[in-house]
Amino acid sequence: MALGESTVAIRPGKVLLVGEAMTLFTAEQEGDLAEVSTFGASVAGAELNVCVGLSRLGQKPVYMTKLAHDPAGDRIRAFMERNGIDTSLVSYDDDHLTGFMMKSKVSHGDPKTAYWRKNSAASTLSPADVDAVDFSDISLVHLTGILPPLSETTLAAAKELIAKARENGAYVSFDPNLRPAIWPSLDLMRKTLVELAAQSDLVLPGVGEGRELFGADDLASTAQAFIDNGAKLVVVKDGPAGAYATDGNDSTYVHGFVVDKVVDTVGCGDGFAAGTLSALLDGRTVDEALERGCALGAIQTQFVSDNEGLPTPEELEAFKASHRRAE
Ligand SMILES: O=C(O)C(=O)C[C@H](O)[C@H](O)CO
Repeated sequence: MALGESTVAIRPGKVLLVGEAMTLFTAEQEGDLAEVSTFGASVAGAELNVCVGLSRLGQKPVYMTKLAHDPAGDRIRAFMERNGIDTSLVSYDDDHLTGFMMKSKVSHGDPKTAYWRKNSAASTLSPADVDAVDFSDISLVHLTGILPPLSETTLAAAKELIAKARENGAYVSFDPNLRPAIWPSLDLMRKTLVELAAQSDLVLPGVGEGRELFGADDLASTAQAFIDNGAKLVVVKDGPAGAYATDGNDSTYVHGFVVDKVVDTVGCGDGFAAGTLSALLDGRTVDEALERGCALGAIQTQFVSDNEGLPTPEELEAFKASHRRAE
């Protein structure tokens, strides 16, 4: 069967994501973050963004993180509850603070971000937290490249998470999500992410990540590099144009959706991951998964927040019906 028409076998069960959530202050005027005078507050975090997308489309993802009992942590907790995300693996460490970040407002290009997350409560996540999880009813674990560089213990926790997921037969999906600014060195970033990608069933890179990690320079060579490294299925994001997937034998390309104006690009990759994973979990074909990924990525460009615009099934259908496809 052609790859685009095939489905991916994921056993029934819970979807687990682990990461750091932060309160996000988004500038309401363009310009230097040090000079802007008003900010809107929301909640960010790559894995949490994916949880929101999955939840809006009918899953009840479990999100493991650590917070502190402070206003940033309270905001995140309330946000999770409001968004139907399972909070049973949220724990507290009041010797640390909950992280936060700022994001600039731009009329074109990617916004600038600044982080206050060093020594945050989430950076104390450790392998012991992962070991406390019962993996027997977990169907899918989704990890990004943001958890490992937060601290030495989160690096070990990320490795433990993949090891435990594999040992227990859960499907592992991985988004490299490069954050060079928070890694101790680029060499460690490359080595770690290549190692984590090697143990993942599905990897969701962009071409830039293929270049950084393997020196690849286009969709096919990026995908092939991740396949040669050990992944079973690779989906490479091609920006607004669409997405390419291969299992090493066969490949498929799905065109994206055209939007009139991009408001904010942050969170698009997480939207893409949420759309792709939710379709695979629903038993949809690889082509349908890529299409849903592209739709959520495009929808996410229409919102300032990193996750507020993620659609319900009805909103997704309305978006698809009213937007033409890239060619
Ligand atoms: O930038 C980060 O580290 C975040 O996790 C915050 C954002 O929500 C994330 O970048 C979006 O992918």
